[in-house]
Amino acid sequence: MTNRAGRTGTLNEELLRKAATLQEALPYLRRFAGEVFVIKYGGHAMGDDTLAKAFAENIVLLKQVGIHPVIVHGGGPQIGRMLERLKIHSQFVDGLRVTDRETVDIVEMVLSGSINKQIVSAIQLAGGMAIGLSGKDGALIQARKLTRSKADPDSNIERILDLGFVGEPRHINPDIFNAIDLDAVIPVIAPIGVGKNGETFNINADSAAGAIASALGAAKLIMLTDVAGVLDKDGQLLPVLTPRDVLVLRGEGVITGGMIPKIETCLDAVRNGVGAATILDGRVENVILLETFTEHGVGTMIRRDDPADGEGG
Ligand SMILES: Nc1ncnc2c1ncn2[C@@H]1O[C@H](COP(=O)(O)OP(=O)(O)O)[C@@H](O)[C@H]1O
Ligand SMILES: CC(=O)N[C@@H](CCC(=O)OP(=O)(O)O)C(=O)O
Repeated sequence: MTNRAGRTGTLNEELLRKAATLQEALPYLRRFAGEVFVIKYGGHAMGDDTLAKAFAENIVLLKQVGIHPVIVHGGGPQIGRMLERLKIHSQFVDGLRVTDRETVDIVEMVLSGSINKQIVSAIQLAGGMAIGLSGKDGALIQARKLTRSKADPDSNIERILDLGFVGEPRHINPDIFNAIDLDAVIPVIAPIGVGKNGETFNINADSAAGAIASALGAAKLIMLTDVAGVLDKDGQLLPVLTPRDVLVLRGEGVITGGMIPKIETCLDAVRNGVGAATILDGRVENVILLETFTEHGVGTMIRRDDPADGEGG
């Protein structure tokens, strides 16, 4: 007998596995229909054209099964390359780019200009309807200047570090989401904030995604990056982390650089009522589908201290 897949014999193992996968997905399809997922698409996860296409197709699939994906994107490496071409040097403090006036213009151009529109185009090509926004549009991401303090290693005195035009979300204005039809549209948001006097702020994309997830009461905050998740000192994946675990890992110097704002954001999000926050490897094709529709998920899930109340899906 030849089945419709053109194979002879009884249904082969591959087809049976596919059926089992679809069956496994069913409870999640029911559970997440109508829910908002905020997906942070990091600059390192953007990779090549094949990955970008798979990302867009995953997002459109989520939409087609009734989930409302909201994309917040980064673009750190792309900003870095543009600054290099322009011979502008930038340095980082705790994973945040110190941003002077000249740099903030480049950041805005790269994020709201080229990267935002590339993602919009990829989603359109995959059959979705995407609208590109910056945090300035509809005053979506209202921001204030972010300051950091660091203890001087010699004197142990706390010193305030000026990061320039680096902002933190002060308020997410949901008006724009009410003005667009979220049932039809997939918003793609660049992490640019607007200050009280109309100033432009460079916001870490993780923080922007977390604030938007909290404001929308998202069921999931998914962070796509370029590692399997949070790794321990031996490079092994840590599947679940609580605030206590994070404190220990930071103290041991295991969590550094760009992972710091990512983890802090995930912790804030689950404390603010987001169902689950996960850090995933965006270099793996279909990782969003694996995380959403399989029993064990992938990557690292961040949850609140009490094991009874932080668990997501
Ligand atoms: N404990 C850790 N586990 C995994 N990655 C870590 C850890 N500590 C620091 N990192 C670094 O964090 C990076 C991810 O942050 P970042 O470069 O800002 O990514 P993105 O551009 O996706 O936001 C990893 O590539 C890795 O170099
Ligand atoms: C303040 C700050 O650091 N802003 C980031 C914004 C982009 C970003 O966060 O991109 P990734 O998610 O790809 O790292 C920057 O200038 O690189």
